[in-house]
Amino acid sequence: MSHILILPGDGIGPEIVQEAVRVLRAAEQRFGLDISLDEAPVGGAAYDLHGDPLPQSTLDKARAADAILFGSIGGPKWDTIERDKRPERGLLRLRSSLGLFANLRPAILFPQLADASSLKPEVVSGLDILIVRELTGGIYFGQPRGIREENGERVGFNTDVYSESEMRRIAKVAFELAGQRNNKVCSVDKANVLEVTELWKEVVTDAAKDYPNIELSHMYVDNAAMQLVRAPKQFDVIVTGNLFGDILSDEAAMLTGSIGMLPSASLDENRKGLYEPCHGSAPDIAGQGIANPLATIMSLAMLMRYSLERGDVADAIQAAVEQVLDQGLRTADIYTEGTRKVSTEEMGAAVAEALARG
Ligand SMILES: NC(=O)c1ccc[n+]([C@@H]2O[C@H](COP(=O)([O-])OP(=O)(O)OC[C@H]3O[C@@H](n4cnc5c(N)ncnc54)[C@H](O)[C@@H]3O)[C@@H](O)[C@H]2O)c1
Ligand SMILES: CC(C)[C@H](C(=O)O)[C@@H](O)C(=O)O
Ligand SMILES: [Mg+2]
Repeated sequence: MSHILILPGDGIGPEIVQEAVRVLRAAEQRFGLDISLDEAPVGGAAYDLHGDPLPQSTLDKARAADAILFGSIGGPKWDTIERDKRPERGLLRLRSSLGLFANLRPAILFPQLADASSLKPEVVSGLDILIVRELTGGIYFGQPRGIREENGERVGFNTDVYSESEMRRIAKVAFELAGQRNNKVCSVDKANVLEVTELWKEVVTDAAKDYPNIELSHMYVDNAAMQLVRAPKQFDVIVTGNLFGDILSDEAAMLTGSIGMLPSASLDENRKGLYEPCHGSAPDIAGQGIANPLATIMSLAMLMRYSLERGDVADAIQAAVEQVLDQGLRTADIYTEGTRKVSTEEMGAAVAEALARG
C-alpha cells in the first residue's frame, strides 16, 4: 500500500487539491491502486489552528508518507505576522526537513492551448522544456539573513550560498533527466557578477565530464529570461539555483498559457517527493471556484511517475487532461474564443471521467 499525504493549504489550495483527489480516486479504480490517503494542515491554515505553519504532527506525517500532494499556501492575512510563523516559512521548512533538493518544473505547451500562450504560435508550438531548480539551498536558506539597524536606518540582508556538493548533486539530476530527453542542459547563472554562481558554473562544467553525451551550455540569467520569450524552444533542460529557478519557472508558465498549467515535483535523493503546482494561493480568485486545477492534477501525474513508479498511470492522467482540452473545456485563465468556460470542479470532474473511461 502507498501512503499519500494531502496538504491542501490556503486560498485556492483546497479547491484544486480536491480535484486532484477526485482524479486520484478515478486512477485507483481504473488501475486497482492500493492507496491510503491522509490529510494535514499546512501554511496559514495550520498557523490559525496550531500557531505554526508546519506543526510537528504535519511534519511527522510528511516524513512517514510515500509521497505528498500539496496545494498552495500564503495570503495577505498572514503577511504581517511574525516572520518565522508565515506560511511561506512553513513550506521552506518542509522542503528543507525532507531534503527535497531537486525541483522539476516542466513547461509544456499543449497544442490545444496554442492560442492561450503569451507567445506567437510559431515561436512556442511544440514547446517542452524542463526547469530543474535547486530547492533547499542558495539565498532562500543562506545565513546570515535579516533586517538590522545600521547608522540610524534599517538594512535588509540575505546570503547566497551553495556548497560544491549541493551544486554537483543538482547538476547530476539535470544531466540524468536530459539523458532521458534531448541530451541538452543549459546551466543558468550570474557568474559575471556573483561568486557563488561563478563556482556553480565551474562545478556544473566539471560534473558534466561524467555525461559525455550531454551538450552543456551556460547562460546568464538576464539573457535566459529574455531568451525564454524570444526563442524558448532552444532549451531542453535548464538547471539553476533556487531564486533564479523560482522566477524563470513563473515566466515559462506563461508560454504554456497559464501559471495554472505548471506542475512540479520536489524530490529527495531517493525520489521520495512532494508534488505541487508552481503557482501560489491566488488570493484574488480564492473561493470563487474558477481556479485551474490542471497544474495540481499534472503534479499528481508526476507523483505517480516518480514516487509510485507508475509511469502508466501518469501517462493516463496526462492523456485524460489532453482529452478534456480536446473537448474544448477551459477554466477562465486559459479560456479563448470558441472554447467552453468551466469551473474548477467541472474541470476536475471531466478529467476524472476521461481517466475512468480510458
Ligand atoms: N508553493 C506555494 O504554495 C506558493 C507559490 C507561489 C506563491 N505563494 C504564495 O501565494 C500568495 C499569492 O502569491 P502571488 O499572487 O504572487 O502568486 P499566485 O501564483 O498565487 O497568483 C498569481 C496570479 O496567477 C493567478 N493564478 C495562480 N494560480 C492560478 C490557477 N490555478 N488558476 C488560475 N489562475 C491562477 C492568480 O489569480 C494571480 O492573478 C502569496 O502569499 C505567496 O507567497 C505560494
Ligand atoms: C511560496 C514560496 C516560498 C515559493 C518559492 O519561492 O519557492 C513559491 O514561489 C514557489 O515557487 O514554490
Ligand atoms: Mg514561485
